[in-house]
Amino acid sequence: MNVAPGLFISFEGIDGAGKSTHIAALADAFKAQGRAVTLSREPGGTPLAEKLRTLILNDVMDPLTEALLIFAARRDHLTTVIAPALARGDVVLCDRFTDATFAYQGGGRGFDLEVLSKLELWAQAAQGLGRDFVHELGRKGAAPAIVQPDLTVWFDLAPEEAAQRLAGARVPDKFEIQPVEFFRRVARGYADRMAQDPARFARIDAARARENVWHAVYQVFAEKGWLP
Ligand SMILES: Nc1ncnc2c1ncn2[C@@H]1O[C@H](COP(=O)(O)OP(=O)(O)OP(=O)(O)O)[C@@H](O)[C@H]1O
Ligand SMILES: Cc1cn([C@H]2C[C@H](O)[C@@H](COP(=O)(O)O)O2)c(=O)[nH]c1=O
Repeated sequence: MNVAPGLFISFEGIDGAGKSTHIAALADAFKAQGRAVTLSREPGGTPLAEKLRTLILNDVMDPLTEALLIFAARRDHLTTVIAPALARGDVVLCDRFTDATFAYQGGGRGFDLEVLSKLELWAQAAQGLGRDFVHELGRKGAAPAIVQPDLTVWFDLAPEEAAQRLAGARVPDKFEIQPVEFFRRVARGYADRMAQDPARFARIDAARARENVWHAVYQVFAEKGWLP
């Protein structure tokens, strides 16, 4: 049995909010404590889910098709990467997870939140993820019916500033070309998700200089006793 239980941490925010900048540094900080780290992202994280990512980020499709592909990619990611890593006792650092679906598809696109909630129940059902994984979940308390991150770090940044940070940085995908108003709705989607489960979230004011954001992020992990 692993000494420390697995930790599942997701990072969220609108495009350009600064998540990726800090995830690699957190991975190093956990490794320095002797923890095994699994770094991943959504949509993606497995060969199948990365193929779906290419479709999701580039092809025009109706909102239900988009939601179904996102949750299909998530189930594959969960069964083949996340659950086995947590069962081994790894720290899983995931660039986006289901809150992004509620924020982008629910908030940004205005897709039916009840349908998303049903898909969440199906795709993230702990049942079927293996005995080792369920045992590992149980070490942290009563095993929940669905898998959710232990902590979600939300990088909150005004859409205008995020757009400025991304300007000219890379070829924009189908989401990144959306107008500022889309990202305002995405941000409201994140705020609504946080209001529904505040204990799971840490909101970071991402408008500050990089080192100040890093300090705030690190502080969250230190306060939980996960980093010194
Ligand atoms: N605090 C900061 N101040 C100014 N620029 C920043 C800050 N943090 C990150 N950046 C820059 O902003 C851009 C976007 O950062 P990053 O790629 O980390 O965002 P992201 O949230 O991962 O975006 P995406 O989800 O779209 O990949 C990068 O060019 C990065 O160097
Ligand atoms: C998980 C997830 C992601 N998206 C969107 C959000 C971003 O625009 C892209 C992913 O790009 P990144 O550079 O890796 O951040 O996909 C979404 O719309 N719904 C989701 O569930």
